[in-house]
Amino acid sequence: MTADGRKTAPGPRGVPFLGNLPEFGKDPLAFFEQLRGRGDFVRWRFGRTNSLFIAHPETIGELLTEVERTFDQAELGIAFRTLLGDGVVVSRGADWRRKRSLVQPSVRPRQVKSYAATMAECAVDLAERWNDGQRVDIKKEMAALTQLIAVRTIFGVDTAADAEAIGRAMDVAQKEIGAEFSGIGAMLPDWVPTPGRARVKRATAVIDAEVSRIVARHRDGDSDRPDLLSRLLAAKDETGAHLSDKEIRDETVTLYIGGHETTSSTLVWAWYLLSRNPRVAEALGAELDRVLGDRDPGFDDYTELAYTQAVVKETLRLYPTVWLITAIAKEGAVLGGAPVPAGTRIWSSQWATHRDGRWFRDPLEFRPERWLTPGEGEEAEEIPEYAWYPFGGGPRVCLGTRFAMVEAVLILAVLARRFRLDVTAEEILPMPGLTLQPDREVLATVRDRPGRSRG
Ligand code: HEM
Repeated sequence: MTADGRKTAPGPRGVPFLGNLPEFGKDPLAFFEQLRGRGDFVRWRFGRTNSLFIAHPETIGELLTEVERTFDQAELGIAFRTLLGDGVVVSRGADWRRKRSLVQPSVRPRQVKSYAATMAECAVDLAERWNDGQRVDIKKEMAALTQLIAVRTIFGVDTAADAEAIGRAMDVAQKEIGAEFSGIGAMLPDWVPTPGRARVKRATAVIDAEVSRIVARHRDGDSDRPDLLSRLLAAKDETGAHLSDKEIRDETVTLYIGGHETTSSTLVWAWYLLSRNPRVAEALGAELDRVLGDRDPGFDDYTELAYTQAVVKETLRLYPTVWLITAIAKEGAVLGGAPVPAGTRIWSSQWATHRDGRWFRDPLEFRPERWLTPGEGEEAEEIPEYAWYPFGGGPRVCLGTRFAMVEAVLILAVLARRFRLDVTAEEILPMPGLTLQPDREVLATVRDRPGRSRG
């Protein structure tokens, strides 16, 4: 117990030098669940770093709203920084504020509306290629679909060759970043050359060349194109200055990396959960039939698709693709009414808090209804603020929240209106890397929904 009454529980006993790192490294999700079982504030050691795990929504809210003031975001690894340059995710302080305010207008709801048509079109193209009885690898299909949408909405490229060149290089870089994030690479000093870091450098060089070609084409041509890059080219800071070519490159790559795998993994988990919960799949189909009838959805249907939105929210609760947020305490940091020594690393995990029975009734059940206004005679589930925070919160809340929600809802609406996907595997486990990914390919059989074989 601290002087101010905050109860801090001791974590599991660690080993010399490494602290609790071996248990954390072996299974971080189970480790955080174990810490949550010990209390809302738990001390542990990440190597030599004194760490504090927090599990209570109120404290998570305090942390998120204080980032950029009494807490600093933890530094991202070298592979990340090589690829993202000085983009908004990597920067801090005044530099971060400037960048965030320059990028934000390009992902406002009004702009997302203009990307929605591309999202739906790409999903319809995929639907046209699927047939009853076909076997598909959902992980591959969703990754290819969200990649195409990202390349088109961010860079505005229409040719398959351009989309493929960028996509391939991004895939290589993203894989290495994920490997470094979850592996021993995270512990190595920046100057240590590893084969993975060399691969990131090579992929980054390809991306740089592609992006600079695309930027030059945009500068020469029509400035009124409906893509994110055009909006960034038009953006001005408070002094009237435009973003430099290097800044444009860093922000477009950041938006791509921030948005691609997070959204595609969310969709894979949604299909997996729908396949295991036929009652929910049926309720989803019923909403799509009622709202859309025989047509494909557009942006204007988003608000009406309340159950589809709830399916996405509930998927993000059980499988939060960003599963960990960590920050470092600065002088004057306070959590739960008690001071936190400067340098302490704070850890919170969406995985642990989203599955806490104190905030969610039957926490392991996939029940989208918990997000809807209850019907007659049903009791509303009171979900505290920050008990669900898949997009973070506070000043650094995800810039792509609206983009991601609209994209996931439209893709599900296009595909689930026509098909059911029967996932073959009994149980698929989450693998925590940069995002929470299924631990293997997710094979499924496509089944036409009765009476809905073609749109
Ligand atoms: C389901 C999909 C997504 C999830 C779960 C997600 C989650 C998050 C989270 C948790 C953060 C805050 C991280 C922190 O505080 O440490 C974040 C930041 C960010 N996200 Fe997303 N995101 C998603 C989709 C997107 C999309 C589609 C875009 C771009 C179009 C995007 C762009 C960003 C950017 C630029 C930031 C950094 C904001 C800043 O540092 O000020 N995200 N995201």
